[in-house]
Amino acid sequence: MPLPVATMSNPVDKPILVLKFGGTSVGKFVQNICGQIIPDLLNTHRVVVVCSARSTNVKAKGTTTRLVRAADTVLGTISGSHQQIVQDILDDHLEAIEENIDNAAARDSLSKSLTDVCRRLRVFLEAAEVINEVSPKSKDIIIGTGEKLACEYVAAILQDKGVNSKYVNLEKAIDRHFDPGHLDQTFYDYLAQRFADIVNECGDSVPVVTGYFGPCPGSILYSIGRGYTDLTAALIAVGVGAQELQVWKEVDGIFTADPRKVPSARLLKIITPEEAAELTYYGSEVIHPFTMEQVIRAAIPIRIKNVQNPDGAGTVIFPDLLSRPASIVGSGESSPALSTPEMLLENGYMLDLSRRHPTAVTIKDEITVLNIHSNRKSVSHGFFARIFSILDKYGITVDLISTSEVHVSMALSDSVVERNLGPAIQELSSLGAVDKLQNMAILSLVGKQMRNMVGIAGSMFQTLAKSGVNIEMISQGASEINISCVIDNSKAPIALRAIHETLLSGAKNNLLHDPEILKQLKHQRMANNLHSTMSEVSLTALKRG
Ligand SMILES: Nc1ncnc2c1ncn2[C@@H]1O[C@H](COP(=O)(O)OP(=O)(O)O)[C@@H](O)[C@H]1O
Ligand SMILES: N[C@@H](CC(=O)OP(=O)(O)O)C(=O)O
Repeated sequence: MPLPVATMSNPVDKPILVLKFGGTSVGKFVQNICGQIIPDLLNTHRVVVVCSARSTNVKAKGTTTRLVRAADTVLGTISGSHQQIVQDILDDHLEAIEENIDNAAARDSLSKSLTDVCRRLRVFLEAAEVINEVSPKSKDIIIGTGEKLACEYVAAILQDKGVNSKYVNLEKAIDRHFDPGHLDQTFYDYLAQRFADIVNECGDSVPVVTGYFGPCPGSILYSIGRGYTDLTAALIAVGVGAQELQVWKEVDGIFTADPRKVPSARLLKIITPEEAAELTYYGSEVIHPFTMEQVIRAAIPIRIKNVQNPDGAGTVIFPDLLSRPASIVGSGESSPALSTPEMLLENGYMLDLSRRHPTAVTIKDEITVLNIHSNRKSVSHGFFARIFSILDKYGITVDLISTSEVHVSMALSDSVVERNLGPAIQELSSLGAVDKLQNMAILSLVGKQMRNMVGIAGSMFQTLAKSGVNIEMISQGASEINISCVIDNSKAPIALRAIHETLLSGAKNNLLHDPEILKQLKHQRMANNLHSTMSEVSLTALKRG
């Protein structure tokens, strides 16, 4: 049987959309992606597809997580066989190929190719075992296999459905040396240009690009972290000057709370990049926080969409140009009229993008709290300096901190490896008494210019008190868009629902019904009209003159 013939190609003269598909979407909804979403968009746009490694259930059980485990078994830090893990990953992909590709020759060729990718990974893992070493670079290479398998698979399914497509592997994209200690904007600008050059070579085929972009200086896993595919897609969007970056997921967009935990959560039509980043940092992993800065610099909107509901408008993370210095706004061609004054007001934003009510609430589980009570053998500034140098030594990052002169409370996330925490606590004990509380959660209320919402902290803590939720630690101030507190993990669901019910109910968020604000809008419009009329008058006068 001959290989499938493509009848649909990527138009070269249409506006560009960069489409990023998350691991669970590729794992569960590849038919929607390749049979409906991409072919439909090709009627109106040139598309670039970026995929993450497959997850057939949840991300925590997906290919990348399994590859991280394979790397850990090499050093014996966890039990298990890396050879078995790779075999399981391959079996999953082979099964998916059988299910999703009609053409027998295409199935056969792809199965052989993916088997070979896994064979090479096995050899790599065996070699790492012999030398008993998995460097950060080796770990990058191991996890990168997930995106290679997923993208070759998606490109083949598209081709099977008659879409001219090309698998693009970015693992060797970086061809210059960068100092790992200084991954600044120059590095990201370079990547955007490199990725665009590679993608542009695809001509009228749809590029299916690996979200993994090779061993990046300082390691992709440690410098950028899980979820790096969003950043790759963002950089491609910047490099090719996309009209929009669409991040396709299993949810309709960003909600006022995780819709799996709070069924009454509302879909947000628009959200500022800062709020979206804050939600991600504090448990609502909708989009990688580094993504925002890159696309927003180029004035490209990000739209979160649902693979199961392609007609839904999703959530737009709009280029918050009003509050940014003009110097960082680039040349990307943004979608028209994303943030009209009416749209801002309707969604709870004032015209200067401040808010009167919070935007969303989020929970970060599996938190450990360390309380350190100084033994007063050093003055306060020395005390803090010693704490942070010990944390740095053991690679421990702090999610939240609250201090007095002789007391520090810190919330640490589950990314802190248990084996590092023990020795770190031992060293911290030389500074004073240390106690450790486990099974805690961080609850964060997020909203632009939250600091200015009078009484909001009071309402938040009163609501928690009424629901019988004890507060272990409070933090506000450092970030103007977040009030956070630490509570017991077991109380997280009650707390989340109570806060949502009290502080995020829909009606009061729509400022279009507020007569005072409408009056302000009218005045502003009149002033703008006057201003543009005056400009026209002076322009005409200038032309005449
Ligand atoms: N505020 C929120 N809005 C939307 N989704 C949220 C929010 N907080 C947490 N989530 C969760 O984030 C997940 C993101 O979507 P998913 O498609 O599973 O991710 P991925 O693209 O990484 O595979 C969803 O499972 C959803 O339950
Ligand atoms: N596969 C990687 C990168 C990624 O972006 O994942 P996702 O798009 O599924 O969040 C990870 O699991 O971290």
